[in-house]
Amino acid sequence: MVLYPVMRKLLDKRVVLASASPRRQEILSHAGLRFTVVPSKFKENLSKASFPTPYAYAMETAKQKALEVARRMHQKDLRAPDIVIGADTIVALEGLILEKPVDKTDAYSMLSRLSGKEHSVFTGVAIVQCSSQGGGLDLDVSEFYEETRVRFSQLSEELLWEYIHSGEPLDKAGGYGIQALGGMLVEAIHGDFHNVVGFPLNRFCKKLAELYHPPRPEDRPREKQDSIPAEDTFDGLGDSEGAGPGQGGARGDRRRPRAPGREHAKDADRKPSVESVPPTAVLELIDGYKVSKALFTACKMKLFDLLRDKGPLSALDVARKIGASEGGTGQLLDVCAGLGLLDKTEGGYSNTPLATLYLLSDGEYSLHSFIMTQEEVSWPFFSYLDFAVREGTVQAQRAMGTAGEDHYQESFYKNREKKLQFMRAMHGHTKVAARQVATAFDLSGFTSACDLGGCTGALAYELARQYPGLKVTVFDLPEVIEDAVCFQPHGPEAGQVSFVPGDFFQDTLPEADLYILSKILHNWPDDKVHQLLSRISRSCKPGGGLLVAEQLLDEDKCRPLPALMMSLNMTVLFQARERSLSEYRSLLQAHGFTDVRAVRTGSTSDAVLATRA
Ligand SMILES: Cc1cn([C@H]2C[C@H](O)[C@@H](COP(=O)(O)OP(=O)(O)OP(=O)(O)O)O2)c(=O)[nH]c1=O
Repeated sequence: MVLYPVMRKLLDKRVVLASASPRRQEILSHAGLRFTVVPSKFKENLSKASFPTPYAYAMETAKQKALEVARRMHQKDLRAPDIVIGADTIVALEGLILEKPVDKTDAYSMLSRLSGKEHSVFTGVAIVQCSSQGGGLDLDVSEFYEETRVRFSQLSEELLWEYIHSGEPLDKAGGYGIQALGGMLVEAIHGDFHNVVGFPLNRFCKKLAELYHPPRPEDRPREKQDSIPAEDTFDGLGDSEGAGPGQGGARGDRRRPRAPGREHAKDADRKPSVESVPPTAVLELIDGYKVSKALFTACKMKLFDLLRDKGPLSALDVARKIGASEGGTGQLLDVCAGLGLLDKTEGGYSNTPLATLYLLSDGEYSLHSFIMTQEEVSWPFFSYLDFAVREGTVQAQRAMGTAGEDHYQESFYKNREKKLQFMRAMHGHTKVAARQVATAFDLSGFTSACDLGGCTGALAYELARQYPGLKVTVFDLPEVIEDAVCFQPHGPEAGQVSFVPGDFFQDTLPEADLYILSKILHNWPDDKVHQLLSRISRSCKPGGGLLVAEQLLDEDKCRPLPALMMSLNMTVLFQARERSLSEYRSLLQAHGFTDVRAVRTGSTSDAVLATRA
């Protein structure tokens, strides 16, 4: 009701929607807005790395879409519309920006990343008010964004491919459409539904109210056309209608695209302010260690096991059962609920599916022991990150009170319980990605494989499940092999897997068509990596394969965030690191492997396959 007068104010204005999205057209026409559609020709290729946040990128793209249309229409008619609306929708997950998939493989990679997780959908919107005076064009840009949190169910491969083959993902950010078949993938949504579909109607109406009933309209600065755009944001727009440099537009202005906020287009030279660059992202970073510690503590106290067995429970019940304070326990449980790990109802706290799948100490895909190793090992090492950075050395002495190359193994193999905890940690971390790694390539041409440092056989069993004709040897240290039996599954795949004790730096490697290095290369400094690859290269017959399972860094080494963090972890613990595909390519080529290919799984391991020349 309140908003209708605002819409009515636009009835006598020439409104243009700079978007080809049928969803945006539908949302706005249902809201009673009258407008013309002029799809933008702006190429959506701004450098994502140059933006501090995903929504900053979406807002800038929205703005450039709208500005391109405003300028093009002004050039063509010498009369720009009164208002041009641009929008851009992106999906953001763990620091990664997902736009429309380029093909079905890309859609698969996006959807499998989103599976079982919560992500954000951001739509950036730009409202450009135009006025043409004496042949010139004044542009006044207002921008905003809206965030909606969407949680996906765990998606089976079958459902995923069936959905991809429906054709729906291809023209949609993140590869899904919540308004149609994609709605079936969504477990929960927090925020404006329309925002996910491409246009945050509610915020848009509020913004219009703000613009058309402004407290001090005379305060709004206006800008002349020649201050934007930055030339490199208009690359390739040189068609006859284009408003590129030298066409009365930017006049050779070579500024980089600006890191945006909710600024006026004129503000290119203005210093960032808390309004244009809000501190949210920094505040979230500050809290990162508290979030990790809350998770570690809940796991250490086995709260998720307790709630599985006895839940739902009140804070008081939990506190009594674990012998802790009621106040502290209540706070921790509430934080876990806030993090999406627990559901809180009148009946008490209970596990969410996320906690059930990954945080129970004995679940099939349990990350509980992995989390405990983060608490017990990575946490103390990261406390000395500044020393590690300054000195460029492993801080084992400070963090663990032990020096020497083998500090990690020493700490885990010193007693059986610690060793089993470490093996469970590796097992869980490998298992959550095992199927994606095993199926990343068609490995059915191989008849024998050897997983070097294959620990509990988590990947070996999955390979055996996927390829019934494959025999897999797990080669690992004798102290690991002696307890690997604890992890043997009950299915027929157990018969395809055997265990051989040995040290891959010293002993003869078992013969195999395919060698596997899963989470091994990131453990060792470069000289050891070369030593190991050279030994494998000598054992591998021509035409044989090498499958490397590690988290791949992007070529600019700034993403994805989990790979980046794992890389830092490896540096701090071992003076080792994660690598990009081109780094793996040169490493493997240097040891006689060719045809190096990669598949990003979006999970704890990506897959790289190479062939021995
Ligand atoms: C996540 C999601 C996105 N989408 C759509 C909205 C947008 O149309 C599209 C994201 O791509 P955009 O680049 O934002 O928009 P577009 O290319 O469709 O149109 P234009 O650039 O001309 O404005 O994804 C859905 O329809 N449903 C969804 O659930």
